[in-house]
Amino acid sequence: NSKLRTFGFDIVTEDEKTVYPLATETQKEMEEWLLTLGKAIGLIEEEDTIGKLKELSVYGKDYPTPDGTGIRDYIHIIDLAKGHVSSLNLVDKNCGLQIFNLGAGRGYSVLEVIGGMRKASGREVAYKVVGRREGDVPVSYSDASKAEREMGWKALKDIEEMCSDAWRWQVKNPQGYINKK
Ligand SMILES: O=c1ccn([C@@H]2O[C@H](COP(=O)(O)OP(=O)(O)O[C@H]3O[C@H](CO)[C@@H](O)[C@H](O)[C@H]3O)[C@@H](O)[C@H]2O)c(=O)[nH]1
Repeated sequence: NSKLRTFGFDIVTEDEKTVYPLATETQKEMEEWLLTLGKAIGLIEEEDTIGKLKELSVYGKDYPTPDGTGIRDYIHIIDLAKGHVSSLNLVDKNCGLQIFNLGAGRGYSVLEVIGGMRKASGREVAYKVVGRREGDVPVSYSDASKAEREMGWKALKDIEEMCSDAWRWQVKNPQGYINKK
């Protein structure tokens, strides 16, 4: 899709056997991807992220949502991993091509996530409301009922646990994924 691939390129493995297409809709998104990718493969040094940012930018508080900020379907990484295991069990039963949404099935606003992180860290989370980010939709959450019906999978962990586990991981790994001595 040429529209989707406005900003895109292919990542080819060393043996040139596998090609991963990487595409985004905006240049900003592409820059974020490249930064993440660069850090993951060790090309770019991961910075100590705790305490570096003066404040978080909240992208818009004038959306048609209860507190005016964007709503997204956040999911705990453990729930997501279990969802993948459930899907592999289904593959073992020769289920053919199946598509499942793996999500909490509900949304949390940006301010709810900030509140969750404040509670988890015991610190104030400084933020400033700025303009809307181009391309953002007000609300996005999944209908994961098919996964529950057909794989018996359901996201169990709430925002409190997502934030406390994310915070603990961040404190233990201030350099991100790269394990420096
Ligand atoms: O510094 C920030 C970062 C994000 N947000 C808001 O937080 C929410 C979540 O943002 P983000 O984590 O960027 O997720 P999405 O907007 O849901 O987009 C991600 O998830 C989509 C669905 O998987 C993908 O299409 C996108 O590429 C990917 O960036 C949105 O309301 C943003 O406006 C802020 O207010 N400040």
